[in-house]
Amino acid sequence: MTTQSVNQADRKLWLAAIKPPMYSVAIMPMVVGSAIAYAETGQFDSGIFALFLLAAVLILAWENLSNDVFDSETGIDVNKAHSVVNLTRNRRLVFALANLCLGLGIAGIVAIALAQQDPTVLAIVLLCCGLGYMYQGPPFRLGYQGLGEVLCFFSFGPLAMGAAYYSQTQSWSWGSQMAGVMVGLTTTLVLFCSHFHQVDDDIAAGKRSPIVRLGTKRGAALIPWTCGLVFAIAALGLLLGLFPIWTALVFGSLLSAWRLSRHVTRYHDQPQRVFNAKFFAIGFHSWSGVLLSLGFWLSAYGG
Ligand SMILES: C/C(=C\COP(=O)(O)OP(=O)(O)O)CCC[C@H](C)CCC[C@H](C)CCCC(C)C
Ligand SMILES: O=C(O)C1=CC(=O)c2ccccc2C1=O
Repeated sequence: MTTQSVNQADRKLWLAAIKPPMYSVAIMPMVVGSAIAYAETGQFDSGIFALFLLAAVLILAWENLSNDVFDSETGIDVNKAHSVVNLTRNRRLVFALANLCLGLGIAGIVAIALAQQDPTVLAIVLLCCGLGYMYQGPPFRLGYQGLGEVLCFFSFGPLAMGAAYYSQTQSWSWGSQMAGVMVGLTTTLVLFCSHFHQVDDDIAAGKRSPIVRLGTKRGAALIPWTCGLVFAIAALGLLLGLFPIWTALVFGSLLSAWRLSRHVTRYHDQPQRVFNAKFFAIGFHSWSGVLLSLGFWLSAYGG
């Protein structure tokens, strides 16, 4: 191998370890929640929005770095070349970096709480961090029991969306909670799809992921139904008048839902082909989130 191709391989591994596309799961509740706040109340504070966005990204960086640290203790990541711990061979450094990200992220949320003289957003974000810790940290490691999807749904769905909406309005709304259920489901699909290619390593490490429990075929069959549920909630929101008509734009993400369902249905039992299923799920998550936000923003201008 030439030095150039070694550098390229290293770059690829580092990109896979840092997982830039994954950060859309932290950004989306902020974008959708703030768009709904603006559409429903006309309020939008760009400073709070930017600070919350940065804090959410830092908190997700903590979650991912500490995931590599905790997984290095159970042995589940022995074959994962793109684990940051395996790449650096320095678990303490990665753990310190993770905690620095968490500290900075929480500091951002404390700044929001102080500016608003209201601890509500801080309390919700701390709860999300607690759920994030329980997913992977000792003694809980609830992800190993197949409970990660439940934690993921609440953290990135109703809780994160509630916090984002509240940070802009200091109030709650049914519309934002309904959208929170949609974003929670699409984010949970990302986590669910990340397990298909890891069944052997998960079984060896004693991790009973939903795919280990259900099998890849039954797991794959759930995906179109979950996508369908997301669109059914959108239709209900429109029917109930909680979502303005422009939010029908979200049906433009049907194509990405279809591509995700087709990919996993075809390749569920072929690890070397299904390994990228979570990026198909990120596609659906991003398209549905962006189109839903656009619908809310447009409704604020177009009525
Ligand atoms: C780290 C996560 C998944 C990776 O899991 P796994 O170990 O299977 O992956 P590898 O194969 O790559 O090792 C995500 C876990 C999500 C968790 C259940 C909930 C996290 C909550 C966040 C910390 C909260 C963010 C709040 C913010 C948006 C306000
Ligand atoms: O690395 C992963 O597989 C994931 C990382 C991550 O931060 C995340 C967040 C929310 C849902 C799923 C996932 C992952 O799958």
